[in-house]
Amino acid sequence: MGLLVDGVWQDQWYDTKSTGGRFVRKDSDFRSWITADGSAGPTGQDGFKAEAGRYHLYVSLACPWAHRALIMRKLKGLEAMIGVSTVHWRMLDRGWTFEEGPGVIPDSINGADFLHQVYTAAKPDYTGRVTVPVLWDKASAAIVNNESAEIIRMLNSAFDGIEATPGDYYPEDLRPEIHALNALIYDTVNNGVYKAGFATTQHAYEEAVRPLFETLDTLDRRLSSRRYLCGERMTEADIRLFTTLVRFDPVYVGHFKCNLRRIADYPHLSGYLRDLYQTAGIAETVNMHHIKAHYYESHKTINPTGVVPLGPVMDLDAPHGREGLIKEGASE
Ligand SMILES: N[C@@H](CCC(=O)N[C@@H](CS)C(=O)NCC(=O)O)C(=O)O
Repeated sequence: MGLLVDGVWQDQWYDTKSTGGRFVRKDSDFRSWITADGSAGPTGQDGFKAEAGRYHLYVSLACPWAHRALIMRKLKGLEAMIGVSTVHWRMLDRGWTFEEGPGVIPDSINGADFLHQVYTAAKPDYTGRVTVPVLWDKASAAIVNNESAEIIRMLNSAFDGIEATPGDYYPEDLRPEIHALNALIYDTVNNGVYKAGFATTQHAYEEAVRPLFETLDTLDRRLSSRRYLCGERMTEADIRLFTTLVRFDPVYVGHFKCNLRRIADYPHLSGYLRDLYQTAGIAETVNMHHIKAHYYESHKTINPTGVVPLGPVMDLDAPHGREGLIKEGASE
């Protein structure tokens, strides 16, 4: 674990001393957009035109943020248009690497051994964290964007005019609801598990865990009458929640101490997790080996031995029984 300072790699764990033991996530740095016509998007100065074969995604199969991008790429049928490189699951003093291993796809674009070399290829004096996902533009040798929330939104629609699979996961009429869900779920669940796991004081830990389970309780009730978070249509809010839920019982319960309840204990959230997992294309994006081995082998401050637990036994292919919930629920 480390970061780049003026383009030079430095090995450093997250600093929580100055924030009362709290893990505070930094904003992503590259914030431009791919758009249908190449006009600038909502953030960043440059617009990048949607073209088949022009872009490349750097991901980790372990990472819930990168996983969002992989799912959207799959659902929108963009595999042939946007290539992928997959880092090794173990992230230690050199950060993400392309060391050989099952499921690792080397960097065919920049020939990097370490992901930080991709960042310095785009910006030689870059200062900041070296995170996945990274959306790379081969035409200008630039990083378009390294913020998953924005990457999935551009993949949702930018390629629609050049034969992406139809499907809108950010429909206009549901946007206010999607924004509200995203805000709550990002803070208390997606990032909440990290705040709990990386906390270095009891107070900071409890401050993250309580709201996390309050939100899960609320979502479980909500999903008792709705197939998806916004009703009968799957949206980006579901994709964003899914990548945390699928890691919850195998990793966050034990490794991050998010153990008041398991997803398996929630009647509706557990069925919802299986329903999303069984949605065409999604299971292929889930690699449990990368997921478990990454967290347990990489975070030596939390798990110094690097021993990876064998359990839990999970059957994500078991029937979910949610087909009947096709009409929007009347109330929570
Ligand atoms: N806000 C970013 C967060 C990405 C992120 O933090 N990715 C993690 C992996 S799960 C990472 O690469 N961490 C490396 C580091 O922080 O040095 C996003 O959603 O894209």
